[in-house]
Amino acid sequence: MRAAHTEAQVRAAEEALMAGLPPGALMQRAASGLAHAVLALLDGAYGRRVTLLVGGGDNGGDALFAGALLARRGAAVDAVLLTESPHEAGLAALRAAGGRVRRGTAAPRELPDLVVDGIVGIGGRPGLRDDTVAALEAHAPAGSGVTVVAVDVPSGVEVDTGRTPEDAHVRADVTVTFGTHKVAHLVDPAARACGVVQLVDIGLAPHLPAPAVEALQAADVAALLPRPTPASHKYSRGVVGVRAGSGRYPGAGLLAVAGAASGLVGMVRYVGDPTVLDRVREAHPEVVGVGRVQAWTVGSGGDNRAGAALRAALADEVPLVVDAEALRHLDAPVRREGGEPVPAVLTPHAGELAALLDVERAEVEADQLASARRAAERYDAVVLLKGSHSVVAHPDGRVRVNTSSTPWLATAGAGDVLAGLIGALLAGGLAPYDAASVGAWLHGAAATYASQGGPVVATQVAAAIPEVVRDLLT
Ligand SMILES: NC(=O)C1=CN([C@@H]2O[C@H](COP(=O)(O)OP(=O)(O)OC[C@H]3O[C@@H](n4cnc5c(N)ncnc54)[C@H](OP(=O)(O)O)[C@@H]3O)[C@@H](O)[C@H]2O)[C@@H](O)CC1
Ligand SMILES: Nc1ncnc2c1ncn2[C@@H]1O[C@H](COP(=O)(O)OP(=O)(O)O)[C@@H](O)[C@H]1O
Ligand SMILES: [K+]
Repeated sequence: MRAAHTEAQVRAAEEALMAGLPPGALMQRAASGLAHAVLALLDGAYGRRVTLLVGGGDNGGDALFAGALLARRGAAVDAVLLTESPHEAGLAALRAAGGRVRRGTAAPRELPDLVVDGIVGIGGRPGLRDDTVAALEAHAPAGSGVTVVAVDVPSGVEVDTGRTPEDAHVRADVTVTFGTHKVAHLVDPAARACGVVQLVDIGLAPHLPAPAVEALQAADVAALLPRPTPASHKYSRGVVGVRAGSGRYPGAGLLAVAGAASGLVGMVRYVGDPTVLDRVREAHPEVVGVGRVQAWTVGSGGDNRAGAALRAALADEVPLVVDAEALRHLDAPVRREGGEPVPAVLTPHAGELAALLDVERAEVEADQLASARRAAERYDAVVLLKGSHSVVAHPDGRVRVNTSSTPWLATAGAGDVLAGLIGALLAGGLAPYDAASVGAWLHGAAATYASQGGPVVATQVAAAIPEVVRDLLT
């Protein structure tokens, strides 16, 4: 599991760890990890040019000590001070190692190979001052190819929410972070500003509480997957029912079935438009019609009958996935007719979540973590906000973020496949929170596998799911 913590959680853990260490020890660990990451990126130090952008806190201290180490190895290191009060010991170390120090935002005669963003870390307020933006543009102009390495977090993003409320923030190629991931490393749009995130172990782990946000890794998914035993039969493995597709969107029914029919349950039933049923049977001869199910997927590619399909699914005493058109017919909180709670996963994209919350789409896109949490609480259901780092929020406040995907997955019908897949995982016995986060992981991994760095369509994503599961289990 990849764990991400908040600023307050990190500071409390740091205090506990520091109590047993000499002063400055943690910064030395952080700086050494940072310097080694830079050495690996530059493939050495001698003859390489590195510029440090240095703010007034410990984030600047990390950059200065790392710069000292790089200068001792033979790199030409320049520090640009963006503060009146830089970390004193760090500055002295850099000077003693032969590093140069200057102020101001003037462009250098020659661009460096790499810029280290030590402007602010977890203590930073969102946004950057104008002089800082100017210094950044002078040393790493957009499109120049200068590698940007953020220390701990890209300066200017909001660390605990993943928001980027000010347009001015660093866009890093690599972020080197310490002790644990921060929320901004996982949650978009801040996560997109991090580039590749590298974690340096500074001994914080024993002092950290339960994470604020987590991201499943392959081993976690493998441990959660439903799998057959010698005693299994098709009914004991679970049966998923799909009520999706319509005369207008027959393909969505086929794709939801394709996601459900990836072999993770014993049987798939399709209930819906007769013309879609004929095409489903042609494409998936193993799919059957009306009967008992252990979970429903409802709404993908639905028409004006999606409300009736949702009510029919809710009337069954089983968990369900509510997608697309069916989301428009949901009341908050999600309940059966008698008022009983229902184990449910809602799978909106940003526009659909905006409608569920009665806000603008841009608001959801800007504040994905809080929006998903708010919807989960209001609807008393697990909410999966689809996007490049999909957010899975539990009504009790827990959140998982999915990082297995590829931008090639942004393709029509991909969401239908996901809805069917999560329905199958529910039918296989997973709790809604696990079904949603395991489903998102498998779906993203299947897209990555099918894509191999190139284009994919939703049909190929569904077809790749068994291959991904096989890789996980063997
Ligand atoms: N905790 C740990 O486990 C470890 C922490 N470590 C490191 O310490 C970092 C945290 O350091 P920190 O607490 O000194 O805060 P930091 O992020 O440098 O920022 C505060 C300074 O920035 C300023 N400032 C604020 N916003 C600004 C803005 N938008 N634009 C411009 N300036 C702004 C603010 O000054 P102010 O403006 O408030 O006067 C203040 O001077 C952490 O991220 C990691 O790198 C590692 O060494 C070891 C393990
Ligand atoms: N930039 C992106 N990177 C990775 N995955 C993405 C990106 N944009 C969208 N996705 C994924 O693609 C799928 C799109 O689903 P959705 O918007 O419902 O499309 P459709 O309704 O056409 O099926 C979701 O699983 C979403 O998480
Ligand atoms: K930084």
